[in-house]
Amino acid sequence: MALQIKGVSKTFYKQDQPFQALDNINLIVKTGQFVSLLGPSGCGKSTLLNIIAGLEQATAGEVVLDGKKVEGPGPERGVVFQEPALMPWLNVLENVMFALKGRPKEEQKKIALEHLKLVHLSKFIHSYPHELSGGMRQRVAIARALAMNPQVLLMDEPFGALDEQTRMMLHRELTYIWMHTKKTIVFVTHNIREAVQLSDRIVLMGTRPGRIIKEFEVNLPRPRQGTDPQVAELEEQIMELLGVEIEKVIREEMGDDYNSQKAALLYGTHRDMGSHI
Ligand SMILES: Nc1ncnc2c1ncn2[C@@H]1O[C@H](COP(=O)(O)OP(=O)(O)OP(=O)(O)O)[C@@H](O)[C@H]1O
Repeated sequence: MALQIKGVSKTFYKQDQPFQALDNINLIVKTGQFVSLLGPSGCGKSTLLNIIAGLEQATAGEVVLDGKKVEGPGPERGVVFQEPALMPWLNVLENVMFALKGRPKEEQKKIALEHLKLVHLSKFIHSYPHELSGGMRQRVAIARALAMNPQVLLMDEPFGALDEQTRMMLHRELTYIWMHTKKTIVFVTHNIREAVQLSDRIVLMGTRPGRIIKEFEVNLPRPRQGTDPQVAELEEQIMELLGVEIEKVIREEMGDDYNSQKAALLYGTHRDMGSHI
């Protein structure tokens, strides 16, 4: 069984004008697979993730999980966003227990403690969100999503707001969690390195309209190092393919000021396509 995205399209209306954010997306994510949706700003990654989460409705097509059509949000699909959205008046343990409301208190506590151990936060269960670093807060959000035992974990740029060191540490942590829990993960990112470090499979998306350009299987051993020539080669391949899409976005945003030499200086040397370009 699997997560199936069948012919999904999405049209938004901007100032009464139709705008096609997604065009006929077809994708099958196998159970236990780690799949990244990678692409430049505005290619519809978040829209697709929200449709899978049931937070947004497709204009055409459908999402089917283990044979059941997605009609709205559900506990079998846990979501982690860029902002962890913890409740500031609850401590770490209570934040995770809150997600399990309705079950006996002892059971809530047992499950919450198990998952906080998984994200290595056992020592901080009595801390409040403001006492934690950004990376720790995001680990609480991951523990909270996993505590509900979803079949699929949907992650929308969960490490996008964190510094590079913390992000790298959380890559290792997420790889460990994924290997340990064997969850299916759909992970949105615009960072090529992040996608290559984490995924079994990378789905490259392009803009205008949002669509799948190409897929890559990543059969490299974990943990992956940026210095590994195979990792670097794959990053390079992806960068080349996406160059055209990135130029398209820059050209649209800069209009007549666009100059490809200047753009190469500004955007050509790193692997993060930035949320703001
Ligand atoms: N509710 C909405 N109403 C109108 N347009 C929308 C809405 N949500 C998204 N869009 C548009 O759809 C397009 C895709 O947006 P989306 O946020 O899915 O892209 P993305 O690839 O996740 O980008 P980013 O990396 O910048 O978050 C954008 O042009 C966006 O402006």
